[in-house]
Amino acid sequence: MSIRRLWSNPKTLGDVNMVTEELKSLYYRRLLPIEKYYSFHHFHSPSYEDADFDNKPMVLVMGQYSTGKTTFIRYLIEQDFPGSRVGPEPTTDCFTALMHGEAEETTPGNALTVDPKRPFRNLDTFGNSFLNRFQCVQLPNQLLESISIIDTPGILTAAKRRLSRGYDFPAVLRWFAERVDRIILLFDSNKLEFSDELTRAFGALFGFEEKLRVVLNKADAVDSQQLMRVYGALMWSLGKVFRTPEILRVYIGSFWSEPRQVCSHYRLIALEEEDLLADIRNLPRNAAVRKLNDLVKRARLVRAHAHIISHLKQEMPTIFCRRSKKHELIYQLPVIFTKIQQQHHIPAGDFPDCTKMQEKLLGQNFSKFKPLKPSLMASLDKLLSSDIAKVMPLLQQQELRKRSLPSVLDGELMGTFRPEHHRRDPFKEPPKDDGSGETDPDEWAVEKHRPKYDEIFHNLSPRQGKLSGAKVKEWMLSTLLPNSVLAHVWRLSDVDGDGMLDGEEFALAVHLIEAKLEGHWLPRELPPHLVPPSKRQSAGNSDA
Ligand SMILES: Nc1ncnc2c1ncn2[C@@H]1O[C@H](COP(=O)(O)OP(=O)(O)OP(=O)(O)O)[C@@H](O)[C@H]1O
Ligand SMILES: [Ca+2]
Repeated sequence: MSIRRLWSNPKTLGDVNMVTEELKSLYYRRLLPIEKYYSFHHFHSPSYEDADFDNKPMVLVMGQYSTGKTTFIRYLIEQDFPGSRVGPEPTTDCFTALMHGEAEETTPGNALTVDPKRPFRNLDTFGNSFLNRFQCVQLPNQLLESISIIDTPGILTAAKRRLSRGYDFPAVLRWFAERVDRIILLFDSNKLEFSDELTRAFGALFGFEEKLRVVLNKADAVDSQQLMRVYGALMWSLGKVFRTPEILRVYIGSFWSEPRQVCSHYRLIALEEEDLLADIRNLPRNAAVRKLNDLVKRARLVRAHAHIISHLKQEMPTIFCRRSKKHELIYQLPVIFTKIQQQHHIPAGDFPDCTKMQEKLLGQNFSKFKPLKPSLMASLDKLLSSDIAKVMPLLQQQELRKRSLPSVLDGELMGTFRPEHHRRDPFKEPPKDDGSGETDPDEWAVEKHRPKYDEIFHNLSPRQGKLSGAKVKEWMLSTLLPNSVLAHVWRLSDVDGDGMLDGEEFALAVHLIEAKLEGHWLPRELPPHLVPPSKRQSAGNSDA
């Protein structure tokens, strides 16, 4: 049975749903009424909807312009996508949600906000100038079957930015940061800059640091000394911006499917890359925990918010001097925050950003605010103290059960679902020696360059007409292509899955590598015309 079948097994999906259904019901029953009562949505973030709980894990890719965001996504999904442009100047000016779909289809932002099945409904609060810069691209892609990816416009330096974006860019980022499972923040090793807009964008990530993975990209383009220097500078700058810089994980890499440049930290790059891919691979497994965490975080903010609003209400005079009192209260907000924290034993970390709250309060009519409603607050306390605790066993059961499942993306990032191939992958473990099978050439796309390929094959001294996985791997690595691409080539060319390549299979491998180096994307499955003639019967492809 394929890994894909295992994953979509209704029983395992049922477990996932049990936790999400419970979280959903807790949100609608306990939290949403309080959010509405204290106008939480005006101040902080729109309400959650079904789709926010049901959607697949999402990865948000962000960073300065030209740091390689779009290239990174292409590398992950191993294909190009409609509307993606890559280049040295700012190229992406849109938020693009990449999701799985049977047919390729692009949906503009305005249409997305009216689709209840998509998790983007309440993005309409950011206005038309944002919606015109937002789209969803659906693709048949195996990685996208398990996760969705959001490409974002590059963050500009002041010099590059002639026009303002026309929408609240940091607020949009925050909306996504709140809902995604992973935030990948890219930096370019060649030019590390911290622009104003970048620093402001970081503000959007406060409170979500644990979702953040920082990538120092294009690390093969600099020498080790410069890499050290850039790494140090990056850590220092991040430390100034984030309150908890020690939990930030910075990966050094060069995330594209092109050959790497030779450098003394080449091996480090390969290791770091595998770490990050493993992290992304685990997202579906951790999605329920993430949703639970975010719900708790939101509930705590709602509690602080309810106390703030009701306190302001209480302080307002009923008839006279309302205007001046309002301004006085706004001015004193930091003091009020401290007071509430002490009075109600609420940690300071649960409170919103004070300056932002002051700005938001300016436009509000305080006399319309609601007083503290004990029944609502009791319900909220119940949510935080006992309801959430009751979800934990469900979650643990689910975790236990899932541990016996193969990691859903195993091999997916590598381009295949066939576990028997995965096992023999020379990039994972060296295969055993074994030999059988003969060649029978026919009309074949690879045939015309056969002499050149055969020469390489014989120079690698095959045994009984075959090359072992280890030998092929060694040769392949000399192309400097990333391991994930080479693993993909290996799987396509070891047609009979015996962990070795015969002359034909090897020729096919070289052919695929050449195509890759010429800038083509590798096919997911081997098309019939590329199947070596001697393998056609056994593979069930008898057409030429
Ligand atoms: N790992 C890498 N090594 C070297 N060059 C790279 C790497 N990744 C991307 N590039 C190059 O960097 C440039 C910018 O890439 P890309 O357009 O993907 O960046 P981006 O962050 O999406 O940019 P924008 O913010 O403009 O959308 C391109 O010329 C691309 O070929
Ligand atoms: Ca881009």
